[in-house]
Amino acid sequence: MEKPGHYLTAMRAAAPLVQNITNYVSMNVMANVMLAAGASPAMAHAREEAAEFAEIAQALTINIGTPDSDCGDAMAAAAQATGRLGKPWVFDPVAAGATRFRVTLADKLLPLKPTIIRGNASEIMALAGQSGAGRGADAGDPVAAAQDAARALATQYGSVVAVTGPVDFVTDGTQSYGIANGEAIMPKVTALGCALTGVVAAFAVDQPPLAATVAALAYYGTAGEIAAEVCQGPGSFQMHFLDALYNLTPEQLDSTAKITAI
Ligand SMILES: Nc1ncnc2c1ncn2[C@@H]1O[C@H](COP(=O)(O)OP(=O)(O)O)[C@@H](O)[C@H]1O
Ligand SMILES: Cc1ncsc1CCOP(=O)(O)O
Ligand SMILES: [Mg+2]
Repeated sequence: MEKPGHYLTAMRAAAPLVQNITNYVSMNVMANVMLAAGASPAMAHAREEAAEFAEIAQALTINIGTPDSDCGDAMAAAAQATGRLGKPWVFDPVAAGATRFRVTLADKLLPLKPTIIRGNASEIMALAGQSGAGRGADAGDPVAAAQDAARALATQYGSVVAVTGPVDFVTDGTQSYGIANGEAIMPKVTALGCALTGVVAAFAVDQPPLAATVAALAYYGTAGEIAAEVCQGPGSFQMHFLDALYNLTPEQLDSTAKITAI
């Protein structure tokens, strides 16, 4: 695995077009975050065009935060097209397990083998069939409680699984890493997890998924640390966070990243 700055440089050089089928809460936040990072986001979720759009995008994210039946069909079609073309797709299982509809939807998408799954601890536990203390989109469980679930999902679906929280955990079922970057204020701004999923997808274009995910998390957490130093609360954090994502250099990232093999 190269240092994280290597993957940030590669992502910015590629400025990849990433298709996002995401929830209505996240659309604007996610697009702004991805643009600040250096990617090119496009929200395209209509059943009539999702699979066709997947042919031109370099990566795809699928997020079940505000699902409906039409959107579920679009998600499956786009994931199939992306997988068939050998491009990466990232699954964000927002509030997985909260309702029967979300369980059914996740059961339909997981066999399509996401390249990467990124969620909080409660969501990853729910995907693996474990009951946790999640409250809707918010985590109620510590990252450590989801490590076994993450390894099991990674092995079952051939995915890299990222569990985010105070110290992120990333595994491909064999190798695992902890990333200790980030700030406690980050979950106080809605959709920063969803937006991270988009950044992970951008990093994964033409790169090994495990290394790309680890680098993306270190980058995101570092930007959070820089923004938290100068913000007054969640509102100004969001503004400073966009600036930090935009201004962070690969050299800075290499010196701030707190990545540990587990
Ligand atoms: N308590 C915390 N301390 C530091 N970083 C955190 C904390 N909670 C979440 N983060 C960071 O916030 C980002 C979003 O993760 P998370 O809040 O787990 O996602 P979600 O919004 O999907 O629940 C990640 O970069 C994660 O590392
Ligand atoms: C609040 C909310 N409700 C449905 S989706 C959503 C956004 C969740 O965003 P995140 O998982 O990044 O906190
Ligand atoms: Mg989330």
